[in-house]
Amino acid sequence: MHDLPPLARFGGLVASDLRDVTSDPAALDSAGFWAVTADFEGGLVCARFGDVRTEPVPAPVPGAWHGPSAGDWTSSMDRAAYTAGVRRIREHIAAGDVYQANLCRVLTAPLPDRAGARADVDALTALLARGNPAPYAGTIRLPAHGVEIATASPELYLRRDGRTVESGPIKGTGRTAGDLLEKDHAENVMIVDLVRNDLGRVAVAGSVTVPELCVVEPHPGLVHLVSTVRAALAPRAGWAELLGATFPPGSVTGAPKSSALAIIEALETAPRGPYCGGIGWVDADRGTGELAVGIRTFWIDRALPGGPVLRFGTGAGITWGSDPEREWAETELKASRLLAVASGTYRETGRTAS
Ligand SMILES: C=C(O[C@@H]1C=C(C(=O)O)C=C[C@H]1O)C(=O)O
Repeated sequence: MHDLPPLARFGGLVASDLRDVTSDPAALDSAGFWAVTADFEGGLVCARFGDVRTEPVPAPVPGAWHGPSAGDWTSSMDRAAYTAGVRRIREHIAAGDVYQANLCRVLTAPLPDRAGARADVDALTALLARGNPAPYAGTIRLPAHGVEIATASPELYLRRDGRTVESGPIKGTGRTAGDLLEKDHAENVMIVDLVRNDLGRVAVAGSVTVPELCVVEPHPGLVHLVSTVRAALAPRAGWAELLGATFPPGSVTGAPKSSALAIIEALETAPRGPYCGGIGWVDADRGTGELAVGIRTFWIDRALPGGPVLRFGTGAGITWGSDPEREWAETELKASRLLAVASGTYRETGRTAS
């Protein structure tokens, strides 16, 4: 609903009282508390809020969120198109163009009549907080700026504390730890190398370290391999340089990044938007900030003549060792529980009702 007040929520923080909105990343090194969303395609919205409080995510209000029906989701690529894309990426790998590329699809469903006009991503965040808790969960609600996002991201893109910067690339997904193959470790290490290189471009020489490599982390309904890359930011570098050196995040592009981006552009049929971008907050007064990789993320698009839609992206890292059907199944696994929460068919029993 367009008259819902601007709001941002990140874990236990809630921000209100919108002051400024800018697309200039240098603002993040000025003053104040900023909510930040960077589209995969490069659009940046930084919103400064005057009031920031610690407040747990409120309990869902029954009836506050009317999601799409479970059967109404359509995918930008169906199974045949997706598996063909995986085969095409393997050809690129054989040709030496790339050694990993992340292939993604965007799911879309109309928001129900009337309820769509009133849809509030913060009400969805309340459901996600119960149905799919995530370390980088958040809401950014700025309808007048075309930003209505609810994320349940498990993945750290950038954390900054003064001059220390960290990234937490995820690569390797299974239902259980027993599903993880050697291939998942290889995938993770490729991306860790890429992130080391990206951070190295704006880091004090020799300061880039990997304190954790391929740690198995449980998340709702699945496990991931997670690594940590840490660096000391060079004295000349701020948020603008950091984003310039590292965006889009390596885990959702591939390696080498420039070749992976060209392949993604050729194969994917829908813009990723906030999905696979960066979503989070920056406290410019304290020199701190935390941006998630915008995966496991819903957003409302009101720009279509047919009425508002809810979108959600899902994808997987493709390497030479990829089996097309397995990669499709991985994208289904990443989406199923979250779609059930958004459609109201997820029950606390851990099962979906349909
Ligand atoms: C693209 C997604 O996930 C990315 C791909 C992963 C993988 O291939 O294992 C894991 C986490 C993300 O970096 C997604 O969740 O949509």
